[in-house]
Amino acid sequence: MASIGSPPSFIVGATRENSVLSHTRSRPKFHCYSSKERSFLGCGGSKCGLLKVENGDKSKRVLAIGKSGNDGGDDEAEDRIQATINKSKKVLALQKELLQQIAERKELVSSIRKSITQSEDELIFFDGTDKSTQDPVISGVDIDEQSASGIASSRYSPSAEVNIPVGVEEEKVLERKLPTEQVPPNKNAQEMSKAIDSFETYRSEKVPFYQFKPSESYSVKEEMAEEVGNVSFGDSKSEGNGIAVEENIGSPPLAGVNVMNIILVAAECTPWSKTGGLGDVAGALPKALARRGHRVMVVAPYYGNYAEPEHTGIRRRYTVDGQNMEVNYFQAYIDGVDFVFIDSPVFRNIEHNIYGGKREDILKRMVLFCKAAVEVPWHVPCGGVCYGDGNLVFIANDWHTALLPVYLKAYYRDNGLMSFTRSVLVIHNIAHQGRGPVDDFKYVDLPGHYLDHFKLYDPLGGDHFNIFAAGLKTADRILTVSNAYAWEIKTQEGGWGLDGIINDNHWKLSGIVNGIDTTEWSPQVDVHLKSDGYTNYSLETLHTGKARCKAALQEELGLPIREDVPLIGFIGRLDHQKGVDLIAAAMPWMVDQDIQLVMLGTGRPDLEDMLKHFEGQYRDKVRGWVGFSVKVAHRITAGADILLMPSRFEPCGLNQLYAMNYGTVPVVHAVGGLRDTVHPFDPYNESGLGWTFGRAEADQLIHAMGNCLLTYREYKESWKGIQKRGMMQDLSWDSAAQNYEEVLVAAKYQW
Ligand SMILES: Nc1ncnc2c1ncn2[C@@H]1O[C@H](COP(=O)(O)OP(=O)(O)O[C@H]2O[C@H](CO)[C@@H](O)[C@H](O)[C@H]2O)[C@@H](O)[C@H]1O
Repeated sequence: MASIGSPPSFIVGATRENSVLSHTRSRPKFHCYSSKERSFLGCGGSKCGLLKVENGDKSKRVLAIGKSGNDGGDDEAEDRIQATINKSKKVLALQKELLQQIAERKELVSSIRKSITQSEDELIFFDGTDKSTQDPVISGVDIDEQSASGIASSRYSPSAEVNIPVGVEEEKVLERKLPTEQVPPNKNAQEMSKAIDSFETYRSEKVPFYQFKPSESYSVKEEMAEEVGNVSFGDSKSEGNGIAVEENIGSPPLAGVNVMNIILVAAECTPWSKTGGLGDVAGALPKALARRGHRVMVVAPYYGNYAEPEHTGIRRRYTVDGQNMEVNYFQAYIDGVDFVFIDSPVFRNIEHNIYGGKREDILKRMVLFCKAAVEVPWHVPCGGVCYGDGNLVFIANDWHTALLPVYLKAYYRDNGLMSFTRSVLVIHNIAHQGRGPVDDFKYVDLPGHYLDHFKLYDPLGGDHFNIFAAGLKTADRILTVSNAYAWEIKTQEGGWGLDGIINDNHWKLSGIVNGIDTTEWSPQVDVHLKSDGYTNYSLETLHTGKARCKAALQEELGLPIREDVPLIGFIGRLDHQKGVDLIAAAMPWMVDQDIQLVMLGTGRPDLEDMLKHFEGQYRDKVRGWVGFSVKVAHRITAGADILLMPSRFEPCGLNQLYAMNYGTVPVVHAVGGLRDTVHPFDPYNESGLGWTFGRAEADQLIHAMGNCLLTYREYKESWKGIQKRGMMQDLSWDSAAQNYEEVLVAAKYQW
């Protein structure tokens, strides 16, 4: 529309720099608003006097009420002016409200920051050590070179260098209760503040400490946009549509006031070490917890020469079975998480045999690992600042780290130390317990009365030594990886001898289904699908993408390349738990069908031989890949149509979750986490995610497989529906992390 020649006699406008009611500063050019803009602003005809004023190349919007082209006379003009003034007032009110919200949010963020910094501060000042000479955070000095003595009251010294006299903790507690001003000035205050500054820089350089949550942050602005149209606010940097985006304002952490320091301790952690699902959980759950705003660390053994972690300069010595052993600490900060690795010759080069060796040697490794891990929050600075022992929760995993809750109690909390630290023990598999003769107690270096925690009567072997038992008793909370498994371990059948202890401690037990790391295990981004004929795919490209992956897998395995043949996969440890023998029992029926079967696994030598044997016997249909290959596991998950999991028991199971995320349909024994996550297909309602069978028996497996194959062949639309429902689930760690947080909070407030 042509611009109107004469300038308006009166301008009411909102500019970014000045107030809503203003005059433009320089001579503007004018445009009429388009009809869309006019209707948005609440005026109708083409002759209304609303003008858009352009000033240079920066478009500034004003509401110009002019006489030009006005046929309606003065009254109408008055009305318009009044309406515009009213609208402007509304804009002002909204703007004020928004600014107030921004100020409140800023205040909240800074108060949380302050409280965290303060608690870090307290932890470091009050942890009982003389930081001027000892704190590696400040001095960066090798602790080995510093004076040390054991815990005064106990001969059970976790490390050779701990120097925390009993009684200091009590002082700490008192001091913590003082208002900040009354805290006695510390001679290290300046250095401390430097350390905290460097910590802040470290955080902000890598990942914003408080994650931005668009949905919350935008909602107010979107509301405003609807209300007022093209008006800019405050000191926004945004020009675009005129709606300000306050760049400096992040949302408060998702965890809100529950933000805490969390240290997950595990014997394996992907991508550095993995023998099974525990490694996956240790690699992914901490990142999800960090996304919620917690400060999170993972502690794992240093099995090899890893690329990312760097030596922290910290060394310590621990006594294990009378032997003085030195450990070195390595650290890397990745995706918001501090990964700390404990290096010792006993861990070196055993990543393929983490749980291997003589019973006593495995036990001693775990003793060393737990002794060193429980002290990490004091000794290992991450971003310049140690985690400290206040507002801290450890997450220990399985029997390998079940000594950690015991050490936390026996060495520290029983002595009035680490009073604000809690531990949660996660059961990934209760069948492995760290059993041995009662005499093994001598290796764990604990006061005599602790023996009772370890001693368990077994109908087969009588009294024995059981590490898991002691961990379950001493942890503040017990978690397991699905609800069904939480129930099963209370039974004689599922508790593997620990059901009595679990029942005694049922009040502290809960179940949370694992999530999956969607940056690793999604067909859209999977790095193992980028070559050799494989391809990434999504829900939209499922049909073509999965077909390509299937063909690539058939080619890689040397199977006939056929799109119509159902390709069945199995991935897992070859042992009693995973029900491989059920597949063996069903094999004659299977090979009678027009199917292809690929099995990937390592484990019991007899079952490995069995895999090879089947491959040799049915070369046109069966492949038995004996070995541990993450790449092949991903490719089977993508290329197979069906994933078979006949596990006798399965605490959670990750492969069925991965499978569903890739549009691969699971057929599972309805037990533990498999029962929680694979809802059976219901053809009448077209609902469900796969097939389940009730008992771990070959004929039940055959029955379920039969129905599955029938649907695959005859009911293509139902099949696609199952695939889609599987892929559309939110299987990420985010909601599981929220549930973990609730358990951690419960532990924190338990006395
Ligand atoms: N040969 C091979 N090559 C490559 N990759 C292989 C492999 N064999 C197994 N894997 C991988 O290892 C992981 C195994 O996951 P599972 O959940 O089956 O674990 P697992 O029984 O070890 O763990 C326990 O802990 C987890 C985590 O809590 C629980 O889900 C589970 O029920 C419980 O038994 C998967 O990522 C799988 O792909």
